[in-house]
Amino acid sequence: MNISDMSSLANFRNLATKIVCVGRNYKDHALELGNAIPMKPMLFVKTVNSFIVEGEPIVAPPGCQNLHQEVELGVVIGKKASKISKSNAMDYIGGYTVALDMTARDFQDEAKKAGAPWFLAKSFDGSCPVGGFIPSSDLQNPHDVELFCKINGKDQQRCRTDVMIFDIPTLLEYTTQFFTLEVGDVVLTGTPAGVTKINSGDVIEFGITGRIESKFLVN
Ligand SMILES: O=C(O)/C=C/C(=O)CC(=O)C(=O)O
Ligand SMILES: [Mg+2]
Repeated sequence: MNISDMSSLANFRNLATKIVCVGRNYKDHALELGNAIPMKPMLFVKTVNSFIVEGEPIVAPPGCQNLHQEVELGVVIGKKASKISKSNAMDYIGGYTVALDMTARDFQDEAKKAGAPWFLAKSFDGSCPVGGFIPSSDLQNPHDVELFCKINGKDQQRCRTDVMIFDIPTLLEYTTQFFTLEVGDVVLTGTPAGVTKINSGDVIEFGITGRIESKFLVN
């Protein structure tokens, strides 16, 4: 697929081979969970089975007692990227989305204590409710948008993307030194403060102010 084929890229969920997630990329979120500010990007991965779309419910994984929402700007890759540099990293972006990095916080706390991977906490089926697609040509500056997440109509997260610790070119340069990013892959750029426990029956609305918005129900 060619990067100019934007109509195909709107189906990024069907093209993606992985979702690369950045952790602790907003200072206020790192601090709210008692973590140090990272000196370099911290990465983990979700499988494509974690994608769900509007109309599908958010479901906690078996045994989870503390499911959290994390609203995040998603970068959708438009051109295969390996070992790219910051200077031309934006050329590899086909568009943007917004997603929830659903996190079984109790599983994650257990994993952190044991020094074990976060895979179970972060990549269970349905752990990435995802919204619409904005072609890169329609969003000149992804570092100048506001992310929001409302729970049952009340603001829970609201933050501009200009306060990311590592900006998007830095994240893409760093990531692609280790992993090839394929067309349709999504890089979730981390969440701002305001993560909280999600309960059965909650309605979660999230998006980019004035651009895209999605609504999901929690089972
Ligand atoms: O270190 C922790 O306790 C938790 C970190 C995260 O879940 C990281 C993220 O996914 C994020 O910052 O978006
Ligand atoms: Mg996250």
